[in-house]
This record gives sequence, C-alpha cells and structure tokens, in this order.
Amino acid sequence: FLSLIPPPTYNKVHESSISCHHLATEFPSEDILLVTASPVIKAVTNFKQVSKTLEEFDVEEQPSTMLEKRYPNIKVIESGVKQLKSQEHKIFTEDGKQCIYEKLCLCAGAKPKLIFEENPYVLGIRDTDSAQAFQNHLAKAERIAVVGNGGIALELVYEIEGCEVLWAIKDKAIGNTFFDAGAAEFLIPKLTAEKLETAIACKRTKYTTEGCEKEEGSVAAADKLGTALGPDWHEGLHLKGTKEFSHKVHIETLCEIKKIYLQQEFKQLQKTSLSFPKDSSDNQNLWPVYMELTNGKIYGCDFIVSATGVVPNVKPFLDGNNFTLGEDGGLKVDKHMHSSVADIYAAGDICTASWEPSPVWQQMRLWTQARQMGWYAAKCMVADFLGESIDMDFSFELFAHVTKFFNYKVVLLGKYNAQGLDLDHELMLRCTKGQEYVKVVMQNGRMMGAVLIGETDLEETFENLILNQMDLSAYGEDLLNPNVDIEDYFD
Ligand SMILES: Cc1cc2nc3c(=O)[nH]c(=O)nc-3n(C[C@H](O)[C@H](O)[C@H](O)COP(=O)(O)OP(=O)(O)OC[C@H]3O[C@@H](n4cnc5c(N)ncnc54)[C@H](O)[C@@H]3O)c2cc1C
Ligand SMILES: NC(=O)C1=CN([C@@H]2O[C@H](COP(=O)(O)OP(=O)(O)OC[C@H]3O[C@@H](n4cnc5c(N)ncnc54)[C@H](OP(=O)(O)O)[C@@H]3O)[C@@H](O)[C@H]2O)C=CC1
Repeated sequence: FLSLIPPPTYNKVHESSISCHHLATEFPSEDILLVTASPVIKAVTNFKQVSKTLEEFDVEEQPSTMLEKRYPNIKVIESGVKQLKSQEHKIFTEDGKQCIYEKLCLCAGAKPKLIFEENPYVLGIRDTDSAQAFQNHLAKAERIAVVGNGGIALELVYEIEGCEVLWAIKDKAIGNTFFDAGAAEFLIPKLTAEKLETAIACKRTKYTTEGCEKEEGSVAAADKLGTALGPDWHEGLHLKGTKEFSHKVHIETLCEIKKIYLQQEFKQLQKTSLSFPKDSSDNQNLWPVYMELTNGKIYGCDFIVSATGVVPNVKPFLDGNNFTLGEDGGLKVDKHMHSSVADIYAAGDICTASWEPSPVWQQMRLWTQARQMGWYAAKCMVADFLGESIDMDFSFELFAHVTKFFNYKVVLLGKYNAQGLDLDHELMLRCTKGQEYVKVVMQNGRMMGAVLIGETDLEETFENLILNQMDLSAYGEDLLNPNVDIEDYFD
C-alpha cells in the first residue's frame, strides 16, 4: 500500500505499515496517512535478528485500524488510489477523496503475471482471497496443472494432497529461481515419498477473509488489490483434492503452454481431425480444460495455476507522472529509495533497486526485502526532512533469505546461484541424501554465495565469510569437510 501525510504540517509517507511504525515513532506530532486498498495490513511480529543479515519473523494479518489505535498520529484511508498528480502533490482515491502530500512513499506491491490471463480456467495466487478461491476449487479437483518454476510452484506441488499435479516447467530442473540442478535432485525424492512427517517448526500467517465465490464453471479469482501472502501462507489452508493419495506429481520439463482448449473445443478437434493428439496421460476422462505444451503433449485437467512471477503494480501511478521504470517494470529507486519523481519514494515489490549494489546483494521480490526497504525508506524520509545524511542500510550488504521448501529449511546467501559472476567461479558441494545439501560459490578464493538446505547450522559462519571476503584458498575442500569444525575456525 501507500501512505502519506497531508499539509499543513509536513508530511511523511510510507507504504507499508512497517514504515508507518517508524515514521509515527519518529514524528509523534505529525500526521501520517496510510492509504490502502486492503482492509487488512500485514504486521510483522516476533521479529528475530538471527544473525547480521538473516532475520526471522511471523506475518500476521490485522485490521488496518489497529495501526490507528496504536499510533494516534496515523490515519488509515481504506480505499484504492486511482490517480496520482505528482506536480500538484495530490492523490485521488476510489471513494472520491483527494489527499495532498508533502512526501509520498509508494508501496503498492506487485500483481501476478498470469499466462493466458483471460482464460477463466487459469488462476493465480497472490492474496488471501485468491488463495481461498484456489482452496475451494482444489477441493473439487482430481487433477490440476501448475505452470512456473519459482516459489509458489515449489510450495504448491509439495503441499497439495489428494489431487494429481501436472507440473510444466521451462527448465531442466525444478526450482530455477532458487536452486541449481544439484539441489533440485536432492529435493525430488520428497515429491515421491508419502508425506508422513510433521512440518518443521514454522512461522505462521493468519487468514481471516472468506473466499470469494467463483462465477459458475470458471475458476478465475476476482481482480482485487489484496496484500501479497507471505511465509507459510498455506498453513491455514486445506490444500486437498478429491482423492485419497498424498503426492502424485508428474513433471514435464523444458516446455511451456502453447495453447489452451476448453472441453468443447477439444472434443470438436478430436472429432474433426484424426491426427489431433489425445490426452497424453493414461487417464482419458473428459476434463474441463486442456493444455497443449510446446513439447507436443496435451493434458486435460480441472484448472491451471499460473505461478509465473509478478509484475510491479505501477499502473495507477504512471499516467501524467514522469517515473523512470526498470527493465522489470518497477519504479526505479536510488540508494535513498527515492524514485525519479520529486518527493516520491517507493519500496517493496513495486520498486526496482537501481543503485550500484553490493557485489553479493540482488533484488528479489520477497517479504524480507519488502520489510527492509519499507523500514529504510522511512528512515530516508525522516533524514530528508531533517536535512541529515544517511548511509545505506546494512541489510543491503548481503542477500540473505531463509525459507522452507519441501519441509526443509532453506538458506540462500549472496550470489547463491552465481548470478552475474564471471565463468571463473567454482562450486563446492556437500550432500547427504535426505538430510542436507550444502553448496558454496567461490571466486578467487573468496566465498560469494551459498545454498544451505537442511539443518546445517552453517549460515552464520558463511554469512561472515561472505561479508568479510577472507581469502579461503588455503582451506581448499576442507571448507566443506564435515569432520572439520569450520565454525570454530572462523567464528
Ligand atoms: C503465495 C505467495 C507466497 C509468498 N511467500 C513468501 C515467502 O515465503 N517468503 C517471502 O519472503 N516472500 C514471500 N512472498 C512474497 C511477498 O509476499 C512479497 O514480496 C511482499 O508481500 C511484498 O510486499 P509489498 O508491501 O511490496 O507488497 P504487498 O504485500 O503486495 O502489498 C501491497 C499493498 O498495496 C495495496 N495496494 C495495491 N494497489 C493499491 C492502490 N492503487 N491503492 C492503495 N493500495 C494499493 C494492496 O492492497 C496491498 O495491501 C510470497 C508471495 C506470494 C504471492
Ligand atoms: N518461499 C519463498 O520465498 C516464496 C517466495 N515467493 C515470491 O512470491 C512471488 C511470486 O511467486 P512466483 O509466481 O512463484 O514467482 P517466481 O518469480 O518465484 O517464479 C516464476 C516462475 O515462472 C517462470 N515463468 C515465467 N514466465 C513463464 C511462462 N510464460 N511459462 C512458464 N513459466 C514461466 C519463471 O521462469 P524464469 O525465471 O525462467 O522466467 C519462474 O520459474 C515471487 O516474488 C517469489 O519470490 C512465492 C512463494 C514462496
């Protein structure tokens, strides 16, 4: 979302509640306006700084009025912004209000980048409503297709039970946004194993909104501006189809969807063209929808989930305003989270970080970064008001993300996939099947990144090694030797 402050007093704005907290505390006598299309805010609770850059926290949905109760100088306007007139320092909301700001921070997130968006059998997951709609449709499904190979797809294929999943990915191996092929191979057995284990200790998110009803026969969720889900979003859902088995995932690699046919169309084509392919699976049921893949295969299913990334939600703010956009369509921001338009900052999924980054940091549209950016943007706004200078926040020194895939703890550090590194980099691996996968990316004897899957307990040591860029050539492969207590060496 987005927040701002109206004159006559000076204004600070922030998008997410996180910046609001900071602004409200720094300027208790000033008005801070939070304008949001969503009736809930996502509050970060139980925040824990695990190490210098790694953090853990819970995400809780709370009514946005909670903020007003806690901070008397915050006022929440629950309405979408439909227009921004930056020259006049004004925003206009859907419910007909105008607000003047002195400083504004845009935090309107991103939208799912759906393939075949117009097709009513293609569905995306972004917020509470779309997740609830997905759950409702899954409850009646025997077979669904998941397209995409990033965070949402990885979580879905593991969490869904009692429903066949056809997983179509562009790459050779699963999880391309987070892993290399080695890590993918380590994880794959979890997809075929019966799910007997209990979940590892995990963070939680609360879901309070009831699902929106679908139009008869189609599955597409309403186009609302909800708040993106976060860690453990599926914990409160019942992701089960109509069958009694646990996992049944079929992966089609190196392909994309070429065309989608509705049942009638498919039946017609089968009748009129003898060469038109049959469903490529054993199950020749008639399905509501069919997807034709670029590898020539056709599969029928109840519906298709497009987990194909996001696009920054910039549209309401562009018209008449001279924003510079990044290649990914986000609002470009400098090292003080300032956009190219005077007095407008941006943070979170909506922005494109355009400063010269640390050699071991990159932007990824994640909760962690949205929180850090929101917090830092508020600090920058405060510094700007007070005419003070401010250094880049330490959290942007090193990319660090802790998450969970296939019930394993996953820690990603720095250039964990050798992103942007010259070919002279080397990889070192240590893997114990079913237990842990450790990969480090080395360049000129220095550690540049790491992927840690399982309870490796190495994150703090490796974080330090990446941050201090110590020459590790002398240690050679001992760096990952399980018999060498590497933590004692370097802590
Ligand atoms: C299913 C799913 C699972 C995820 N899991 C993880 C995870 O495990 N770990 C992780 O780090 N990240 C995860 N993410 C990513 C994470 O949720 C986002 O990166 C993060 O929420 C971005 O925060 P944001 O504040 O920029 O945007 P959002 O959280 O999307 O918030 C944007 C807000 O702006 C409001 N808004 C939009 N347009 C307007 C407008 N015109 N006027 C007023 N208000 C507006 C919306 O209502 C919303 O409240 C997940 C995302 C999804 C979809
Ligand atoms: N645990 C976590 O940290 C989680 C984080 N998230 C975050 O939520 C956001 C949304 O998640 P998600 O939608 O999974 O996005 P991601 O960006 O994680 O993944 C998108 C995937 O879709 C692929 N893709 C893009 N276009 C097509 C296409 N036309 N056909 C087939 N595949 C395509 C991408 O491939 P390519 O990269 O080659 O373009 C990529 O594999 C992301 O910011 C993600 O980081 C979501 C869930 C869990």
